Amino acid sequence: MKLVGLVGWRGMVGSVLMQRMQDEGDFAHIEPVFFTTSNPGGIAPKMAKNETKLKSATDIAELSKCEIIISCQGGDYTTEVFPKLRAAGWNGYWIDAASTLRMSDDAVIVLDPVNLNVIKDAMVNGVKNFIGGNCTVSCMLMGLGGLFKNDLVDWMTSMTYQAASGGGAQHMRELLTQFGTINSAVKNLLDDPASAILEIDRGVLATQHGLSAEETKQFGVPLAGNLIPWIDKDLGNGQSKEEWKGGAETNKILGRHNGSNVIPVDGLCVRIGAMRCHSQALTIKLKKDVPLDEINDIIANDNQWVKFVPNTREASVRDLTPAAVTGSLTIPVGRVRKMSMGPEYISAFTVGDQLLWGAAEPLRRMLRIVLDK
Ligand SMILES: NC(=O)C1=CN([C@@H]2O[C@H](COP(=O)(O)OP(=O)(O)OC[C@H]3O[C@@H](n4cnc5c(N)ncnc54)[C@H](OP(=O)(O)O)[C@@H]3O)[C@@H](O)[C@H]2O)C=CC1
Ligand SMILES: N[C@@H](CC(=O)OP(=O)(O)O)C(=O)O
Repeated sequence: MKLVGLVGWRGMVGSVLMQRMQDEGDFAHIEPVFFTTSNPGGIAPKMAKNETKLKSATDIAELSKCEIIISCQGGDYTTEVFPKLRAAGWNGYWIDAASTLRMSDDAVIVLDPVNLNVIKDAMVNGVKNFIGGNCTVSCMLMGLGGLFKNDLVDWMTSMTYQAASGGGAQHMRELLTQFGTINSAVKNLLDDPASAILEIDRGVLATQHGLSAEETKQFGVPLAGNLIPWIDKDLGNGQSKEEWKGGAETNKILGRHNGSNVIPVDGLCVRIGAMRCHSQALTIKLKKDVPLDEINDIIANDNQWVKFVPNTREASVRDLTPAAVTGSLTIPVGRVRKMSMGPEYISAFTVGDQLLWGAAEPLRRMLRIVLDK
């Protein structure tokens, strides 16, 4: 059995990955070795077999014994350890959730229901670095992949509604703390059916403006009852790094990043007060006028996880929400209709659990692809 090193297994993404690996019986096919940056010598989790102690995640010699390493530890860890491992002559498979290596020429962004051909070609050509994509991009392509595979997309805009979890566990906690503080501030008024709504509203606003530095440490401003129209770094050209990833990573996943066949994908990325599902409203300019029924079929039949949601009020409010999707691998796509700009313009709305298809699941599936090769 192949020795598989697991780094970052107890973090938020890592925990979701461990759960999925257990659910799918992946541990039956590997000899896991658990690494840590904080607790070498500690007890490994129950999935450990022969190696029951945690090893240091910076011990290059120990890491080098593994044929495959999966890291959910973060970009700083990858930046520090990955070059040392390769410099030491390690030639194993590196499977990583962090964005650090995504755009490297010797790395493939993995999303096998969309780009298995790109992954397989790369493996034949000796590529050993397989990196999970940006969560927003992966969730979008899981939903709309069919239109890209049929070469129907001329360009696309993606307007996102991204959950707190995209920032990490502390961001999710901060959102809930803010909701609690705001609720407490107006609870007496809320409990009184005769109170004036505008008085409650004033109380909410005053509380949002008065949140302490501790209560806004992660997001910098209130997110509860609010939104934040900027995610990740400022690239200095008006675009955020999250928005740049939409175009760059989509094309790289599709194997289109090298030439004139790049599909323009751009939009505005917005943080909202959802917990762990990213949603996005898409405007797609098709290369030709395709009947709506055909478009619906192409989307619905692309992969087993897409759930086509009829464009009705009832189905949309029931199935196309973060609360409906959280914890599931299903990617609903709905609100598909022709727009008033012309017959080639369609709208769509999709939701995805950003810790599953957005982070852990593509890594888990890449492990199985390497094991099955
Ligand atoms: N958050 C997200 O939505 C997404 C994240 N990613 C990427 O995945 C990587 C990891 O992200 P994420 O899982 O959010 O990071 P976390 O902060 O949850 O975990 C990272 C590491 O922090 C250490 N740690 C310290 N204190 C704790 C604690 N109380 N509980 C658990 N772990 C703790 C652990 O390392 P140790 O055991 O060594 O101490 C853990 O492996 C990042 O590169 C990120 O870019 C990718 C897609 C989405
Ligand atoms: N940037 C994403 C989360 C994330 O981790 O993205 P990436 O894997 O591209 O760094 C968000 O904030 O929602």
